[in-house]
Amino acid sequence: MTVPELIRIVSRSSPMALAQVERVRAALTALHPGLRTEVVPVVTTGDRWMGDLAQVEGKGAFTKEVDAALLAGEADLAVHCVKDIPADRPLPAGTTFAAFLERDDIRDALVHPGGLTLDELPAGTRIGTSSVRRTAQLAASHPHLECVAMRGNANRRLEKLHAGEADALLLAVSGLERIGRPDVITQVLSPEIMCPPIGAGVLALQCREHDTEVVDAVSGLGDPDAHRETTAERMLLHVLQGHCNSPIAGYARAERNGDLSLRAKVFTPDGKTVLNAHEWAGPLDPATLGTSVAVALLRQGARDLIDSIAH
Ligand SMILES: NCc1[nH]cc(CCC(=O)O)c1CC(=O)O
Repeated sequence: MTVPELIRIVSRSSPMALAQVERVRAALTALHPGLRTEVVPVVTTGDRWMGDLAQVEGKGAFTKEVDAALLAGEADLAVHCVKDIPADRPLPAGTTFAAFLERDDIRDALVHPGGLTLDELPAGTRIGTSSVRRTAQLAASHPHLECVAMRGNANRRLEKLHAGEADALLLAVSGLERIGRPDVITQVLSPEIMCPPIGAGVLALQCREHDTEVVDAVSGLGDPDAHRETTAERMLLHVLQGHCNSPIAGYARAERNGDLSLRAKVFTPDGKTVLNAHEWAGPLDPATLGTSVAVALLRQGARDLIDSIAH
């Protein structure tokens, strides 16, 4: 294998995204000691726009400009949160996933400056989140709490919380760890209470398809379990034709005995209807498991729930 001299890494420029890039740079340098890396930060539509994502062509709002830089040859490697990569359409033509990194915590966390847990929050507490997935599940489990729209990267949301725009936040544990703020977590929510999004906690390394030098150089960072779990989850989302504003949650888990399970839920925005499916792969490959669970949800009426949300 010929290792390139330099790999230019493109990413969003939020603190979380830059921390992710530093992790990839460190891992690449450990794997190939002579290799140099450079960071190419870009600002995406999703970073600029603070309104409803559905209004700015929500699909790919956090990935479009990053993928464009990769395809234009301004960078050789893109680092994405899998959670932010659309699954209802193929990856941009000419690009491919070279690796999925070992998975971080998939759970969401409550951030409440007063230190209360979700069950202790008084009626009317304002939870800052614009996520349909979080809003629907909270409406089902804690209907006395109020969700208020809040967007922006995790650091910005913490600032908005302290400025009084909300009383508490729901954020991904992995994201808070990446920005070095796990200290603000008051409660980690189990997946039963707050089912995570597809691709939670997984970073994807994306390359130009024919750039075999770079693909080969970075593929050694891939984690087999993250690959199987992500493949099952993204196929589920693909078959459901879920979009960035979909009330869909789910996660696959590679068990120690080698079997793979996939659980997924589809909600109405008010959380009053919850479709639920859980299957084991057994002899099925991860993508077929994803298809099977998606079909189980479609049989329960998932199409209407997903299509009723503007996108
Ligand atoms: N939508 C922003 C985003 N994209 C990925 C993560 C978390 C990290 C991950 O799951 O990889 C976050 C922040 C959040 O939801 O709190």
